[in-house]
Amino acid sequence: MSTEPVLQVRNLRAYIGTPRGVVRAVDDVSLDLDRGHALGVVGESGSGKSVMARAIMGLMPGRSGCSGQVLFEGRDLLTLPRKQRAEIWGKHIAMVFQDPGRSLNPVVRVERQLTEGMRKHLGVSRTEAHGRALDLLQEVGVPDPEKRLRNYPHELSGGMRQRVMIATALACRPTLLIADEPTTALDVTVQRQILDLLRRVQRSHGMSMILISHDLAIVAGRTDRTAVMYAGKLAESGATREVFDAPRHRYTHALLEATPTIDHERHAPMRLITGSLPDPTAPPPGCRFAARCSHADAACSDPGPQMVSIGTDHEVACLSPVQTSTEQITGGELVGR
Ligand SMILES: Nc1ncnc2c1ncn2[C@@H]1O[C@H](COP(=O)(O)OP(=O)(O)OP(=O)(O)O)[C@@H](O)[C@H]1O
Repeated sequence: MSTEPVLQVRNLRAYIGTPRGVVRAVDDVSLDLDRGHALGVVGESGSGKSVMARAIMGLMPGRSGCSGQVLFEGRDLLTLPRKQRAEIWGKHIAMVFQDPGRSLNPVVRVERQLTEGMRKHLGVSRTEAHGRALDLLQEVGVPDPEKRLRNYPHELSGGMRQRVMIATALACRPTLLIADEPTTALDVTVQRQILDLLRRVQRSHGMSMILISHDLAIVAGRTDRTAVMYAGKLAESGATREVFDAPRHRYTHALLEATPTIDHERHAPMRLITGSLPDPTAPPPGCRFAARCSHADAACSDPGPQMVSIGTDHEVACLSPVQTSTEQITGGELVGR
């Protein structure tokens, strides 16, 4: 099996034309996702996470412009002919949204929603598709699957609909699953069950996954790597444990301090990040977090930081990164600065 990352995003820009100007929703983002790995994408509301997911899927609205590369198994989804892209979306890349209403058709029974993709993309018979649909519902924890197959979406609870949506996304055994705030509409207990289910199936299917959330607690423990977005740019990325245990970007650090659900002595007491995201139609030059950062100086805006390696499997775009305890003791130099 190839060791090349399953997804390589290179200098991705997604700009959206609006009456008040061009929103630079995603601005020069590069990242890799390895085969069989889960990547968490976190950041405040409005930081560009969903637009990035939509740009990767080729689901951007008409007036927006995307540039850069989105290499899925080596093929650039931004330039691939429409027919080939459609084949990849249905079969190899699937998406789970916050709201099952966006991907489940209210007037179509669960069985047809689950089997349509399999029959179209995998060419399986009606009987085989029925058997697979039963297995899938069982796998995602839907009780009495034979009965549920005959239901319409509105006859199921919110949690069950979300499970059916996950089963539908898994139906063609995709290589990559993109889950955008998949549990926001659900109560906390069901949220946890669905998130744990996603991580379990991601591992058991050997699938790659992008899990998007504004809540760091959701991606902690359920992803291998984490990328932190701020105002359309990546602030930091690395192994999830490292990003959470030793955040280096001032924004990541502040986000962790503002996240009460992560039980971490070092980050207590909880503090709010004052200020707000910059205007996305006219972002400041250099570091976009500078106006809210107590460590910022003139160099942060002129020309500002690039993503640099700051340790094994850890990158940060900050000119004044949080020091690790070893650096504080030895006065250690940062790699790449
Ligand atoms: N269809 C659209 N038209 C105009 N602007 C948009 C559109 N979709 C997103 N934006 C803008 O793009 C920027 C990034 O939005 P995006 O939805 O990606 O943020 P997010 O990090 O996913 O936030 P949330 O967690 O609230 O979904 C924001 O400034 C948003 O207002």
